[in-house]
Amino acid sequence: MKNSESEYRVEMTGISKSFGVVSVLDGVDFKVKHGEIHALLGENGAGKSTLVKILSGVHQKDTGKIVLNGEEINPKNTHEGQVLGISVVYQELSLVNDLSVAENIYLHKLGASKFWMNWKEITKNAQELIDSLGFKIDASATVRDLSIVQKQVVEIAKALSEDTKVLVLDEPTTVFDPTDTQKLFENLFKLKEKGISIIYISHHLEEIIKIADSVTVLRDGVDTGSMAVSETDTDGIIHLMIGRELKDLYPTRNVEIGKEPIFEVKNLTAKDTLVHDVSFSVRPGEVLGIAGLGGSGRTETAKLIFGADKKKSGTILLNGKEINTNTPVSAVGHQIGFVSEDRKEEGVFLPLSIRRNISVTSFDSISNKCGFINVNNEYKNVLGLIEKLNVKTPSSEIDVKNLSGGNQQKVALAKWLSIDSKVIIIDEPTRGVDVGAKIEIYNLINEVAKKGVGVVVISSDMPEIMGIADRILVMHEGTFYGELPKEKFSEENILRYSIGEPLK
Ligand SMILES: Nc1ncnc2c1ncn2[C@@H]1O[C@H](COP(=O)(O)OP(=O)(O)OP(=O)(O)O)[C@@H](O)[C@H]1O
Repeated sequence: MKNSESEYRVEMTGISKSFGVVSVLDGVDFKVKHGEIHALLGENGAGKSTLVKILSGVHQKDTGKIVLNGEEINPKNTHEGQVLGISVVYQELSLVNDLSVAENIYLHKLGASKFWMNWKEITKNAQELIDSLGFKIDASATVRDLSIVQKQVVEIAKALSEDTKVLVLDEPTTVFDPTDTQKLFENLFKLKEKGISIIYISHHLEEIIKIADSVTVLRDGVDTGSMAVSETDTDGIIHLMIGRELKDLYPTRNVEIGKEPIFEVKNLTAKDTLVHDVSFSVRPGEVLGIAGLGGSGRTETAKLIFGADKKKSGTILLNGKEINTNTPVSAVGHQIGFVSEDRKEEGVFLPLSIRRNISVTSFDSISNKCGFINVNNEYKNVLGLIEKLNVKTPSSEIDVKNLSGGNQQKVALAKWLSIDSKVIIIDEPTRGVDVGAKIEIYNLINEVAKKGVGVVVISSDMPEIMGIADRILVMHEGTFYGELPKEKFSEENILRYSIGEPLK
């Protein structure tokens, strides 16, 4: 029955879903109005992505009813969802690396066309779409050559290339710096004005307060109700999400920092990227923050140190001695760890179990003298980390691909934090991680530092980097522009250095 008078664009009622014996959603009600930004919140594994996957046709509900524009729908696959006007930008990017930006944006149309594609036209349309979003990306570039931020923009453009009525954004800003985030928000406000309903999943609660009209919180697969954002605040939302108050998001650090550097980088210059003349040192027990805008070269610097990108010149010293880290294998051999921001491509082995993922980097500590894995040690290590980081899973044998995004991130971190490193570089440590688990990760970083490890944290989240670092280096155009000691930490100072301006 059609009811076009309904104030709701989307009405999901009594939605339940299980995967095997695991119940993920249990009678969830979720309603989104026309032209509103509706935040869908909850801890990692609460069922947010599953709910939107049911709306968009990736998964089918076990029970319940979905109504779109007053009409009942049951999309059986994403194509049906798209035809109905439901577009989703997932947390895990789903672009085809070897195709161009334009090809990726219009990929879904290829199968539908009976005619030759006019690539010139398609590239032109794709370019116009990207330009209208206010980002600088060449539509004919190959996706493999884009930064993760640019890939995310292409995902958004792809979602908007359809006649979208409901746009779902699953953690869209985790890789964005404040300027890009602001640009995205402006785009969302424009879409909202056009009457498009936006479902916005995020763990950045300040963002929600800023942009959302309404909020629905899921806890363990059950909705705890919806409300207007004007009726609540971050504390209220946290309480609904985790059922308790949170005192300090950033735990106090009681770590003694060594005097001599454990790790030094001198005049490091990349062969193929913009990184040049990068010099810094980190001392045992120190948490060194690296900030900067997207595209400033933070991730490229980490990859260069780790041997994943090629070096042109410069030296790297561990405990005062020059070392060779020309490949990731040699970096790991020197006990240098690297947790990538790109979880799906470089962070975890999706088809392997949680146990295998964590154990892969810790063979030494779980093997006996002959090199055989001591299964007891392995389980002890893995189960300990699952508990510590509160990874939501029925067992350590579950494949990582079946975990929620935030829980995959916890496994990526656990993999590296469980081994004996001398230096560990963590790129966006809490990307996609819920507020409760963030504290666990910060505690774990402190624990690692306490062992005398030099920790380098790259983060776009300014409150986070100021909350956990002892010192912050700010990158601008491929090199360090300035250093901030703790007493000079402020968002303004980080931003000034990020754009190549001196402090006031
Ligand atoms: N295909 C699947 N098979 C088995 N279990 C799954 C599958 N997809 C999701 N799950 C489980 O369903 C639960 C909810 O996952 P979902 O991705 O919906 O959580 P989420 O709220 O989006 O979390 P996050 O904030 O971490 O992204 C998780 O425990 C996850 O392991």
